[in-house]
Amino acid sequence: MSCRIQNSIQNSLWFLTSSSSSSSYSLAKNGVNNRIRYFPKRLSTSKPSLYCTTRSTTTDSQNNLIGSDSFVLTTPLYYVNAPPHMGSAYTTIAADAIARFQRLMGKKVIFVTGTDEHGEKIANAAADQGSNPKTHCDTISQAYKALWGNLDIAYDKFIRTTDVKHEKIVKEFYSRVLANGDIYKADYEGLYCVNCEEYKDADDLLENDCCPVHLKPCMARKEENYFFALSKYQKQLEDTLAKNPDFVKPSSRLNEVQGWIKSGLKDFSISRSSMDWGIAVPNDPKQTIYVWFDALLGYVSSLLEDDGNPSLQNAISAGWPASVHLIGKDILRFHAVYWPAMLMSAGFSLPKMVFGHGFLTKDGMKMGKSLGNTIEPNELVLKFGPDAVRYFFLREVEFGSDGDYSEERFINIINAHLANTIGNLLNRTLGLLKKNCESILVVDSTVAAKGIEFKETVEKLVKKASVQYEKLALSSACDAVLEIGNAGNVYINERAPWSLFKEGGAASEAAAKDLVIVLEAMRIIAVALSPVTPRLCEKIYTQLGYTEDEFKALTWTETKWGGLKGGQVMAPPEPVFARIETQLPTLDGTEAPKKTKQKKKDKKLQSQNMVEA
Ligand SMILES: Nc1ncnc2c1ncn2[C@@H]1O[C@H](COP(=O)(O)OP(=O)(O)OP(=O)(O)O)[C@@H](O)[C@H]1O
Repeated sequence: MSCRIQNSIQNSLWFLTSSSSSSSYSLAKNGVNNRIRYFPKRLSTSKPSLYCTTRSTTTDSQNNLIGSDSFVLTTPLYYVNAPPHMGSAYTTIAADAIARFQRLMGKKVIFVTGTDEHGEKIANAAADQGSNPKTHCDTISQAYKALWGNLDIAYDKFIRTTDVKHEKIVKEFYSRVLANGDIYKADYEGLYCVNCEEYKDADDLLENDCCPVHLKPCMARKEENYFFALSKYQKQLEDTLAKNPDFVKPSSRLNEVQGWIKSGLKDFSISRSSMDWGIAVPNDPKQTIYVWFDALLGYVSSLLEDDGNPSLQNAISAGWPASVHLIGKDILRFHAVYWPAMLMSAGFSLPKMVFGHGFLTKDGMKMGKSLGNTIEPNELVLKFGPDAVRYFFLREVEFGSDGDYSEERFINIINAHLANTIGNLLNRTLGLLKKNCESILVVDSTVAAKGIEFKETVEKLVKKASVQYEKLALSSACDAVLEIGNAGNVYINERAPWSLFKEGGAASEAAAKDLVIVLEAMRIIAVALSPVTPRLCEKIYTQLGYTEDEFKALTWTETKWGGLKGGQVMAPPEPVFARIETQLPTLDGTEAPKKTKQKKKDKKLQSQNMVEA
């Protein structure tokens, strides 16, 4: 298994020059071998007076410090135990599409991503690589940034939990929770999964105390730790979820969270005495802060300006609370139970929504770094381009459910939707316009579409797309936009402008209007699909005679019918999306073209284009 991870690291870092030096940190060994059930035993309590300066947090008294035109969206801060894989990319692509949509809606978006760099799992990963944790974190964190570049991820903030400003925020937050009387010292005994960085309930484990996610045995541990009084917030959490069911989405995940809370919340350990790769507990340097208590605060520290004073109040004022935490369902408990309770204790507002999406799976198992059963996203981008990767995963995996990857399906979907339905429609329409109208629109698109039903269809579909984007139903949003392309193909095939042009006179004038109508629909597709496939949409837009700057300045209002004007000159037609040609190796080792159903469909399209020409 470790060999597989090692390979995966090497594969994923082929584009980086990694520098590693030998380890200079220590990891205290734990000699507890017996199977022991979890129980925190209170040794001492500290109850200093509450000094919170903000209002206490309930759903009714949300201390919203930012205006309604703001939208703060976060991905998980990814563990740097290994380079990113398609699962990490999935959440980030989804977040990027949502952020781009909200920007189009005129929101002031802060899109936060980053890396979680402390804890035993990272220290172990660095040691396995013969590296020290800092060097290891620098290398892997850079691999995340490089992948986000390759996937056209336009984040606003990238936080690393080893950043100095983050450490300051964590310590201040810890002191605030301590001052509220919610931290105490106690003995801890339990079974620990290093890969989850979590003590596990023995009842939740597989045979031989194996973690059900990582399939590795948990280790028995006994430590004196600091605890967070989670149980104190049971009622407040129950009330918050009851009053605000949108706090956890989709609703199946809300049920799960309500079930956990109902079964009784136990205080949890928020420090480690056996691990020095972490942030020291204020006033007790022998202990480091538990990696989850530390990492969740990255959502707050990321909001700080680079040159400002790194105080909690400054971070909160810069954008808290988050509008949406986008996460995989594996880390739901941390985000929907621990994190809100921590915020309640510190007196800060809760995020408005935690959305827990499903897993990309391989052979039914969650694809993950620890299991090493991952797909390499850089390779997919290299082979198929960022738009294809973004579109496939957002369109194919219903947001919230699990989904499997198959290359054949990938190629079929991308060729059918992006190359044929959208790319080919644009290309053939511009070809006809060039041949018959010297690439100039004869009339405004509003005039051309008077009394035409197709215009209403487009308007309905674009409205549907915006509703689906708002609901984070990204697959349905893609479908709505694709439907515009399908309707456009039906319209042009029924109208057959290539024949009308041959008739001349009024028929020819009608044909020229038909082209304006279809191109206006293409313009609307370019705006509406731009959150998902930004490069393709920019190409479409520039083919329609606009500049790159005009594309960058677009807002969702430009999905309104009527953008294209008479006299506007279109660029010469050029394919905006190349079909993926698949090659299968033959027995003699040469490559042979693969025949798919899609290929036959494409042949049909080609002959259609010949008729039009
Ligand atoms: N298979 C997956 N499908 C969808 N999202 C995933 C998948 N794997 C990771 N993610 C995303 O990454 C987050 C977890 O980040 P983490 O860095 O722990 O990755 P991981 O690969 O799951 O690590 P590990 O295998 O070591 O547990 C998830 O909550 C989710 O946002």
